[in-house]
Amino acid sequence: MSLSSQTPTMVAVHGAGGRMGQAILRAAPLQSDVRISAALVRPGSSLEDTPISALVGNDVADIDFRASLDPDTQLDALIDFSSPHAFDSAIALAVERRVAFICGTTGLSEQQHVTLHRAAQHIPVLWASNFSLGIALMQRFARMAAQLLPTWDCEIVEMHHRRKVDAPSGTALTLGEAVAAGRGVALQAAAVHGRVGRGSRKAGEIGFHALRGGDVIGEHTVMFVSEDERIELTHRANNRDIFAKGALVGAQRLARAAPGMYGMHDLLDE
Ligand SMILES: NC(=O)C1=CN([C@@H]2O[C@H](COP(=O)(O)OP(=O)(O)OC[C@H]3O[C@@H](n4cnc5c(N)ncnc54)[C@H](OP(=O)(O)O)[C@@H]3O)[C@@H](O)[C@H]2O)C=CC1
Ligand SMILES: O=C(O)C1=N[C@H](C(=O)O)C[C@H](O)C1
Repeated sequence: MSLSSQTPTMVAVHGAGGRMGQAILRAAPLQSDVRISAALVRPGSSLEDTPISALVGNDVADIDFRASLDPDTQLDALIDFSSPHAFDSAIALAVERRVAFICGTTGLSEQQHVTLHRAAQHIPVLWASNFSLGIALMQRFARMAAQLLPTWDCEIVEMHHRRKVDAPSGTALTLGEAVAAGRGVALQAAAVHGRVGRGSRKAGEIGFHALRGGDVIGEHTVMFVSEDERIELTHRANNRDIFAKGALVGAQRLARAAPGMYGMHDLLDE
């Protein structure tokens, strides 16, 4: 996922004060050809009008957190890692400024996914539940295993930090989509969330289980289980830099792309 271009890509970060926002502000100076031109926080946030260096250290862009985008700010791409409540205004801003929208926010509604596709008629849009290289590859492995092992039971287990709001994780659902695609079924028809009160397991179910605790960054396991053996595909994120780097590469790649809906595969396939 490396890339070099002539002029730097100017990027605004929406949700800049959060865990992922801070990871992006820290990762940007290490990424060639990217500049952070705006760091957007919730209106009323205590971070508003304070220098980003005060929160994330000195080696970052010399700008302040802002609650709105200055019309004169140079911009090629907007990266959003915020919340479903803040998503609508973020995508509206990207459409208004006619810049690429790179979004990692999970827990979006069906209507918000429709909004992403509508926006893609006007601007380049990349939404991914997980910006790591490992999960992009794991999707392919999960799809292949599901195709090769159609009768094996599939359960997806994820664990995250105690502050995560949505469950199951966006990544677990994406992995479930990969399994469902491998089996040629609709995820909605096969998905079972938890087992309380459900009785014995039915053939073809794709089970989801969410664990929350401490500061776990993100762990996902897709299990394929037969009477005699079990295959487990596991991914563990050791830090948030892997997501931040993926999003920044996405911003670089999409900044000069045609309008349309893009995915992680567009970052992997050179
Ligand atoms: N796709 C991927 O690879 C990844 C996706 N995620 C997803 O990204 C999202 C954010 O995760 P994380 O950083 O851990 O969460 P945080 O809660 O740490 O950060 C979210 C930030 O968004 C801010 N925010 C809320 N409303 C607005 C607004 N109107 N304008 C600007 N900022 C706003 C919050 O501010 P305040 O606290 O003041 O309300 C907060 O700082 C989640 O949906 C998570 O699941 C996370 C990691 C990787
Ligand atoms: O909220 C998080 O932290 C994460 N969210 C994403 C998800 O919902 O899948 C990606 C990653 O696992 C971290």
